[in-house]
Amino acid sequence: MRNIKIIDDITKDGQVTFGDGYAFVDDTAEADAILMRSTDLHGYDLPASIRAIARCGAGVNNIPIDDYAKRGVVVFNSPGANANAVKEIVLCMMVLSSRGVVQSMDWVRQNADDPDILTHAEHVKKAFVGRELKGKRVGVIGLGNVGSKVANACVYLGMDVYGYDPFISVEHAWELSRDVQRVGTLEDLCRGCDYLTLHVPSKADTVGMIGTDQLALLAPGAVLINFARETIVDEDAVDAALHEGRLSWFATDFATPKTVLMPNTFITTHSGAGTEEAEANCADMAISELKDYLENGNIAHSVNYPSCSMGKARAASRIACLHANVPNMIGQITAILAKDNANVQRMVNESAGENAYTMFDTDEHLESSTIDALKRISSMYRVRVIK
Ligand SMILES: NC(=O)c1ccc[n+]([C@@H]2O[C@H](COP(=O)([O-])OP(=O)(O)OC[C@H]3O[C@@H](n4cnc5c(N)ncnc54)[C@H](O)[C@@H]3O)[C@@H](O)[C@H]2O)c1
Ligand SMILES: O=C(O)[C@H](O)COP(=O)(O)O
Repeated sequence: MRNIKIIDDITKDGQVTFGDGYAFVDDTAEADAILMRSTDLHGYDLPASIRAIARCGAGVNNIPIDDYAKRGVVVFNSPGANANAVKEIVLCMMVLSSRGVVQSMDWVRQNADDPDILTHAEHVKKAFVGRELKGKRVGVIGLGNVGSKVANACVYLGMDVYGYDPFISVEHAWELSRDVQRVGTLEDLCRGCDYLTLHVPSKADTVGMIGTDQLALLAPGAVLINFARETIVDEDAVDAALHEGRLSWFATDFATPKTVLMPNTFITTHSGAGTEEAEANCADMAISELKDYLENGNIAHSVNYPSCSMGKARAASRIACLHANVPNMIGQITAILAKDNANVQRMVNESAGENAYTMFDTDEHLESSTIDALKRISSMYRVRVIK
């Protein structure tokens, strides 16, 4: 039996199914793996029993992934599984900030007891006249799973679309409409934009990337949309731009002590991924990642270890070694196996940044002394006997 600790509400109805051979536990110290969403794990006392964490969602700035890698804990996310949900709410924010929809609805509610409301609505409607998205310039920062979908949707809406992503993946470059014009600098992207929408992860080079200088380049009365992370924008600069009218609206998914006091804001409750479909997609992807890792040692969509697959564990034994990406690890591993006279059927070694993963199948079970010797290799973070 493998034990799973669930942190956060994974789905609205609470349904999470792993199938036979799995149990849910309350005590994390009894768990093999964690399934979670946005809880901040920095400072969390992670028990040694935990071998893997799957984050249902994209952003992993709430998880100390480098530290966990060095403790032999593989962290997964679910790339793209909630991207459509975010795309739709971003488009919604573009419309809301352009058409006076909310203000017009507010007026109707406030005048609900007016028997002549139909006539009076005709008189007042000019106050809610807005502008169309078609033909307007939109800048999209980050052209990954969400940003590429937003950019393409804006093309279909007839907007003049510009994108900035120095690290765009080949896969997302292929997905991007040829009508999305890619620019090489953040400044060129911001210049003259009527709408600016942010779709980058929160990390050292993106924290505060939208500040006074970038906002000054936007078209007068531009709209800023932040459904990425609160850290990406300099909130004081946004506040000043709103007060001075340089920004007409700020739509954000992050209710912070500062954003809630700003004028002309649409603020949601970190609800970008809040659809039944996105929750189900994220849970399905995260659960299958965890199961394949726990049962077979295979890694897909990890944010701190390389992808690696040897299919189902069918040989007598399968061992996975999580270690630093340094020279002579394979040499040391095979030397120890040779001492045990172990016959390796298949071996795979993959690396990603500072971390590496070596997995092998053997014809017979290894002696426990052999496993202990593997664990004693310097720079070895964890050795798993999967089978
Ligand atoms: N509000 C929500 O509910 C919600 C939902 C999903 C994602 N998000 C946030 O949005 C972010 C993006 O999500 P995604 O699924 O598109 O992730 P993703 O990893 O698919 O895409 C991120 C893109 O940002 C690019 N990028 C990285 N650093 C950059 C930089 N300095 N300048 C420009 N581009 C840069 C990457 O190359 C990548 O293409 C997530 O990390 C998360 O923080 C929020
Ligand atoms: O990074 C993400 O995927 C989003 O911010 C969604 O977070 P949530 O799963 O906590 O809603």
